[in-house]
Amino acid sequence: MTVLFTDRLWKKVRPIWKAYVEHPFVRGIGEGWLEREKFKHFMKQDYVYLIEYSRVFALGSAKAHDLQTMTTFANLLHETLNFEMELHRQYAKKFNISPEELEATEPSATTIAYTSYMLNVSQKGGIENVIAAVLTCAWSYNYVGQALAQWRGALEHEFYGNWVQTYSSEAFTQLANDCKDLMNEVADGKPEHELATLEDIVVNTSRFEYMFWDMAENITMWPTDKVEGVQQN
Ligand SMILES: Cc1ncc(CO)c(N)n1
Repeated sequence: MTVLFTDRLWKKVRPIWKAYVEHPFVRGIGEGWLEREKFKHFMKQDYVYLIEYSRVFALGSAKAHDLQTMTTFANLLHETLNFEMELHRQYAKKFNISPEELEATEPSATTIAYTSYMLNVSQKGGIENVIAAVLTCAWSYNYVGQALAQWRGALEHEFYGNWVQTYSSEAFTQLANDCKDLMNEVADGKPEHELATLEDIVVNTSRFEYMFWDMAENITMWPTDKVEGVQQN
């Protein structure tokens, strides 16, 4: 029996992804005690993250070799802009942040680093790089959402319940599965050195996801913000 490429990737990233669910920020969502200020920073940063992430899906459509792949990427783009980002717009409303203000969020160092990395590997490579760049995002959020959905009261929490519901939903699971299917399809028959390159992209994006949880937990923008005399935005 042939081993799926995503099974190989899972073995590699499992320790990093398990650390997400143990991260204080994620545990705070799942157990419902996370400080709202931390979540507010996260939602604003995640919104501008998702704008750049959407561009990566658009690149996927542009680089696709067949109409089916082109359509899958167009659908992922549509769902991100209209379904996932609607969650952020709803939370922003609760924080009294307008959609315009949300969109105008200054990206943090981690947000810039992560989105620039995804856009760079996607632009310099073929469709396989685009798929590897987005795989961790969709798959790991679905993994975290499904893990938290098992926690007592997480889905029903009056504030964080919507977040857990969204990422554990059937609709989001479908998006994650679409990305996994694309990855397995494109990896099929590729030589080991090319698979190793794709694996590196998935490991690096997994590391960036951890940094993103950390950035949210610590409400950070730039490390220089704590340097005396340096002007903040
Ligand atoms: C940082 C980050 N990674 C992945 C997702 C899932 O789309 C998200 N919303 N934010």
